[in-house]
Amino acid sequence: MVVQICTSHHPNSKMSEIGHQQQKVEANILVLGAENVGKSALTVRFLTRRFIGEYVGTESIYTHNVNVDGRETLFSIWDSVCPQNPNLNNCVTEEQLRWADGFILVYSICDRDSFNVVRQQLQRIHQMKKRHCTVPVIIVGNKRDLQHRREIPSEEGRLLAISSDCDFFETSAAETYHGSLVVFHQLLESLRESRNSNKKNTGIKGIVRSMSAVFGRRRTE
Ligand SMILES: Nc1nc2c(ncn2[C@@H]2O[C@H](COP(=O)(O)OP(=O)(O)OP(=O)(O)O)[C@@H](O)[C@H]2O)c(=O)[nH]1
Repeated sequence: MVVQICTSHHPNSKMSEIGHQQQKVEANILVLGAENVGKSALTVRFLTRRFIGEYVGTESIYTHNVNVDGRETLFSIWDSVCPQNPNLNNCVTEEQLRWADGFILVYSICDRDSFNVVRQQLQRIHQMKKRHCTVPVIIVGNKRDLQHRREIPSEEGRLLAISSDCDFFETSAAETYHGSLVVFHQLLESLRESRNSNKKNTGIKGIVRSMSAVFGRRRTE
């Protein structure tokens, strides 16, 4: 396993050929969310299987080579830092949006404000990403071990995810490794699906498909 902090951002990643048969999968994943929700804890859990109680609150990009379902996969994970007063214009930067192939939006189940930050970040992602591209997003309610301090019912998180066409998980980075593993692997799976469907929708076939969608719809109006 390679875990390393990069000093520069990766260029836009996609898929690269290794040999004739297998493709190496590359995934740029941006971890977003308010301060103190466990973004670093979740990321470091996935990378090292460990929970380290305190993290330096700096922005980092980690690279992680791992075999997933028999395919070599290079994760680049950008553990972001939320601005002090997040608003729709600064909660996700254009650089981040350009860089990322997929997003993990983390809130703490004990912090209503952090849930509102996730809403804003979600809105910003949907606003900025091109409409014809499907971008995988996972919403994560972290700190599930702190049930007695819960402010966001699971249903509310799930509802936000359903209404935004995202996946949803609740985790406790403090308690288990498995939760973080499932989150990152699910995002990878969604990324593969969205790349396949984006590929199908480009080129001449995509144009024909879009035109028939438009004209088909008109005929029924
Ligand atoms: N009880 C509990 N505490 C957690 C969990 N995840 C993280 N923490 C704690 O929450 C605090 C913040 O965790 P971080 O991972 O630094 O959160 P962050 O979102 O990266 O914070 P910033 O770097 O400030 O943006 C730390 O004290 C962690 O030990 C969890 O699942 N349960």
